[in-house]
Amino acid sequence: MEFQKTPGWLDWFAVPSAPTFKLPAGAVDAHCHVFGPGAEFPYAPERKYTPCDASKARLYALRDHLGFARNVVVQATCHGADNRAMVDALVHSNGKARGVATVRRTVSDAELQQMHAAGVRGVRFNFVKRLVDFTPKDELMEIAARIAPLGWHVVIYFEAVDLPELWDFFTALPTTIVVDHMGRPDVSKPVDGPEFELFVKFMRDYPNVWSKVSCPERLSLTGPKALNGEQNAYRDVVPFAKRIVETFPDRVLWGTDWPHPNLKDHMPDDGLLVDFIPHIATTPELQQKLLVDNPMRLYWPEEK
Ligand SMILES: O=C(O)c1cc(C(=O)O)oc(=O)c1
Repeated sequence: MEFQKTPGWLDWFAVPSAPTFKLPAGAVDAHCHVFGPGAEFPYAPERKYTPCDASKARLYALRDHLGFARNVVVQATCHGADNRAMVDALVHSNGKARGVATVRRTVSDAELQQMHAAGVRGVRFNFVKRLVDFTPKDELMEIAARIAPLGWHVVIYFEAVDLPELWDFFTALPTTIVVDHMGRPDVSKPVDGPEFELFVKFMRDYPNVWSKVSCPERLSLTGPKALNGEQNAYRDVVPFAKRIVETFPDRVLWGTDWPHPNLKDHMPDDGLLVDFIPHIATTPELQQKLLVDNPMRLYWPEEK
């Protein structure tokens, strides 16, 4: 099948630099995606965007280039609840990738078991309106109850303004919860203002809540962009991510978000994105937890 990319689509950065920051041994890129290829794994009819292809081979080449040891491949919304591309990436990773799926309530127990065997360890619930149609909360709660006995967790993606209305649902979930991209704070607001304080309270009051401190390239309003050797990219995001890393050092994850779906302004150099990490995790101890110990505990607990 032939797919036409969404107009204005930005493809991933073809020649990422080698990072200056040396990742600790065993570092995990805990948030990245594969797209298709569409000819092999068609994009879902209900998708809100049509991406460029971004294959598992490209993802694993980037892993090696940047110095990561492993990946967590998160189901992208352009594939809906058809997890074949993501699962195919896992089963061809030599055990170096685990995954997060999207499922409907119609998923069978046998399908969940097959995904578990392939390396899936979580499901993703998405509340970002430009990415997905609404799924009723009772369906999501039913799914959460079904995946909990497998030891899986729930990944949630939402925007900061929506946290108050989603609070009761999130805090009723029976599993570990992992928030994508810090719940998308508006970084033009103060880091100690009411909106981000609510997110900090969410993590403080609920010890089962983790956060990915990823996607400065999405959240930044002032840049500078991670391009052309820039070592001080996305400065306005640093106070937010640094606060979460330092307050909850044992419940944070980091990922590239490659191939960076839906960026409109620029496509970052992934090597320079890695160079952002020591600005938010400023000591070797914090870096070890963020990049190795925490993702290993969540995704490869049998190896700890
Ligand atoms: O902000 C986004 O556009 C975005 C989209 C997706 C997806 O389509 O799955 O995943 C992400 O992590 C971020």
